[in-house]
Parts: sequence; C-alpha cells; structure tokens
Amino acid sequence: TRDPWGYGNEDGPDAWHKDYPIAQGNRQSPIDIIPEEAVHDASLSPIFLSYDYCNSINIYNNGHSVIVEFDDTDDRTVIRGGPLDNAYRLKQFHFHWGGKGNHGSEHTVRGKTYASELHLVHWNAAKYKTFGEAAAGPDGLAVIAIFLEKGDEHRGLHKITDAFYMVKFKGSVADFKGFNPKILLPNSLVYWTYPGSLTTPPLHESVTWIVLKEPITVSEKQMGRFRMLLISGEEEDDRTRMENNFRPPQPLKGRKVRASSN
Ligand SMILES: CCCCNCC(=O)NCCc1ccc(S(N)(=O)=O)cc1
Ligand SMILES: [Zn+2]
Repeated sequence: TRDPWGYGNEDGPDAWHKDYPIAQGNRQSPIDIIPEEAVHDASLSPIFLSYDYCNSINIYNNGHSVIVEFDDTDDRTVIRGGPLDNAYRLKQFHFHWGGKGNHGSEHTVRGKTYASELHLVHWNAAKYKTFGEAAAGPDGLAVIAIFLEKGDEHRGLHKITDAFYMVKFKGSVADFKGFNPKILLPNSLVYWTYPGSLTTPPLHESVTWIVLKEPITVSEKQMGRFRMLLISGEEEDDRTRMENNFRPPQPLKGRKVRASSN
C-alpha cells in the first residue's frame, strides 16, 4: 500500500492539508530565503559538526526519497552551536530533487532553485527519548540543508549514487556502512537559520533549520542516477520514477531568518 500522500497531482503538497492541517500552520517549511532581509546576528556562534566517529548503517527507499540511516544510540555523531542549545544527534540524511533542469530544491534563495537539496536530520537526544518523540517536539529536530548545484561531478557523491541500484524500488533497503557525510559539506559553513517544520507529512513544526549558503556541485550524470529510483514497489506493475519530490516554499508568517557571519 502506498502512503496516502505523495508529490503527484492528486496527493501532492497542495492536498496535504486535508490529512495534515498543520500544513497551513505558522512555521511551515521550506521557505524562500531573501538574504537582504535576513537579520545578521553576531551572537550566532559557528556550527560544529562532530562527524569523526560517524558510521552509516543502511540505505533505503521509502517511496518518497532515498535515505541513509545512522547509529544514533550515543552522541558519537552530533552537531552543536549556532542556534542550538545542546547537541543534536545525526539520525539520517536524504535528498529532494527535480526532473531535468535546475529545479528540485525545497528552500529557494531570492526565488533561485537548485537541482537538489540534501537534508542532514538530527534530533535533540538531550531532551527527548526517541527520534519519533523529538520529531513532534518544538525543539526536537535540527536539519542542515545543503544545496546541490548542477556543475562538475562531486567525487563524494559517487558512493551514494553507486548504491542506488540496490534500492531502486519502494521499500527496498541495503547495507550501507562506513559512509561519512562530512565529504558532502561545502567549504564554508556560513548559514541562515529559522524555525520551521518537516517538509513532508506529518509536517510537524519541530525543526530548527540551518541552511548553508554555499552549494556543492554535482553533475547532470549524477543527478540522472537519482531519477532511476522508483516510487513503485517491486511487486507493482507501474514503474513511476522518483523525481520532483520537493515541497514549494511556504508563507514566512512573520518569522525572522537570521544569518551567521562564519
Ligand atoms: C513510523 C512512525 C514514525 C513516527 N514519525 C516519525 C517522523 O515524524 N518522521 C519524520 C521523518 C522526516 C520527514 C521530513 C524531514 S525533512 N524533509 O523536513 O528533512 C525529516 C524527517
Ligand atoms: Zn528533507
């Protein structure tokens, strides 16, 4: 059975509010970021990523995205600093992407879209007992968003795109050990931050967003690998490609976007 929601005409972002009324809430994500309107906050410390003992466990296709999961049973892989009051543990990362061309990101910058957007999802294990609980709490999650811009090939991305053949179908999972997402970071950790939500159902307003200003570049060939993933299960007749799995920008509703200095 397929989740009642998706990215098609009938079950896409404009219909989500019927099952998830929070879709029309006051701190929904993504948003369009206007750099000139971001408040420069000198009190915002740099983001610290402690990813040295990071180890991935598996890669799976949930029919909405491709997800790499991590062992989050201790504080071995955390982010701290910036807008965060304590350490947040890395749980998973996943992507959103388009069809052809340069659309596919969720956040936009003065209306500019990117080919894809990577989300590194962390949860507040100091305050919540489980990820599921944190995902529903106002300060439960911290997601680092990284834009993927079309350009030269990204050498770190190959390990992930080479594994996609193992998770072509919805519901498929495969071992994926020893991948450290540190290699997916751009040179600069300069960021924008604002209070928002999950960008997919259940759309909980539980995310402190940390959007890096500097994109990483990926090649058209690498983006093509994402589009070989399917939203259909192996047993289904249809072979529907996984693409355009992004939610468009949502109303800011008076929220402040803050900019870091470094
Ligand atoms: C099986 C019961 C699970 C309980 N519910 C778990 C749950 O709420 N999961 C939310 C998963 C999720 C969705 C969207 C993002 S995004 N795109 O905003 O980074 C990040 C993480
Ligand atoms: Zn996401």
